[in-house]
Amino acid sequence: MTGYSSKTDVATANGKQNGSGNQTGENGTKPTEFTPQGNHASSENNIQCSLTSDEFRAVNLMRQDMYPYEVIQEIADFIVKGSGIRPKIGIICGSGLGSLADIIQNPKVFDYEKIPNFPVSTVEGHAGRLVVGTLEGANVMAMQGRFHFYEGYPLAKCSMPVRVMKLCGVEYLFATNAAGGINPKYAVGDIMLMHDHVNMLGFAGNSPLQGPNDPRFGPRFPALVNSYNKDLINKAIEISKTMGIESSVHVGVYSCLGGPTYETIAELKALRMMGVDAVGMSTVHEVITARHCDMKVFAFSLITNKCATEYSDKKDDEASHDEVMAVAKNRQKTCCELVSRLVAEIQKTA
Ligand SMILES: O=P(O)(O)O[C@H]1O[C@H](CO)[C@@H](O)[C@H]1O
Ligand SMILES: Nc1nc2[nH]cnc2c(=O)[nH]1
Repeated sequence: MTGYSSKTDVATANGKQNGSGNQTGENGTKPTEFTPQGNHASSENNIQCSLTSDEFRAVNLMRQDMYPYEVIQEIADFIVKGSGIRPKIGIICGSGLGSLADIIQNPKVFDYEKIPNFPVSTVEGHAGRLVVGTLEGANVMAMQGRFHFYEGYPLAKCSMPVRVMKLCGVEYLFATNAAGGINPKYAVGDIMLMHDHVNMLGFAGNSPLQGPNDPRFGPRFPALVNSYNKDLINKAIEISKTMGIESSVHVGVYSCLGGPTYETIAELKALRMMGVDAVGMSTVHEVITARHCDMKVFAFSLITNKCATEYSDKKDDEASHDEVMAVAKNRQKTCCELVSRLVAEIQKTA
């Protein structure tokens, strides 16, 4: 996809929206006609506007942030009918943690492209498949690939699949992610059980719940204290002891930034001062959406890199997605075991 669609976008891209240059039109921009097929070029402004009508529709679809209840219900029906399963537990696989879905038995796999009204995954390490089946005797569905704000999706769209899970029958959300460790006690490969979050995108006025509220999902003003289920955290701690990994398992606070850039040292210092232990670019909006519709939430971060909070010339301080993926691959067995055992615990008490 190339180019952009509106005259406002054109002006912004040329840095001329404030009246410099030869402009006309009500907002000080030179109206530029959109031609759906082929390239439109204005030599005067050196504008290239090359969206085909299919691309134009694709951009609009990507930006779509309203999913009426009935549309979510249709997607849920498609999955429940197609799999013959009503899942109780929903799992979101973090970057490089797609193998959490590979341990599902009798899997029925849906490529995101084949699910009506579903977005597509665009990030390496997020395969873009929904896997429905059983794990430790429990009916589960897992997203092998989540949607991030930086991909261009509005937050409501990023977390729309959580509502799909809800209408499929899911009661428990397991959200996993790869994250940078800010707490100096955390080492690469450690696991942080999330017990709270700092919603930086929320601080900036963005929320997956923005817009009209549908009370069939939940209340207009949901409370978020106790969002992370204490019982599940305690169970996970007990499980980590039986696995012999308790020294590398922590309980901490996660923060989601918009990405796709990793943080500056000054930002990391600020986050640490705010009590943040690990930072990523996901999960928080999914948790908000899940709590809004009263799902029980368990979430953990795999610490894939250590975040520097002091200036240095060390190249090691620079995070990279390759490193994130490599660490996730190394630790996927441990993460799978933790998830399986926690599912087994839930199933025991069902
Ligand atoms: O949060 P998940 O999807 O695990 O992925 C994390 O890793 C990617 C950056 O390496 C970002 O997408 C960040 O959010
Ligand atoms: N924002 C952010 N996301 C990550 N995902 C994995 N590591 C990181 C990190 O250091 N920062």
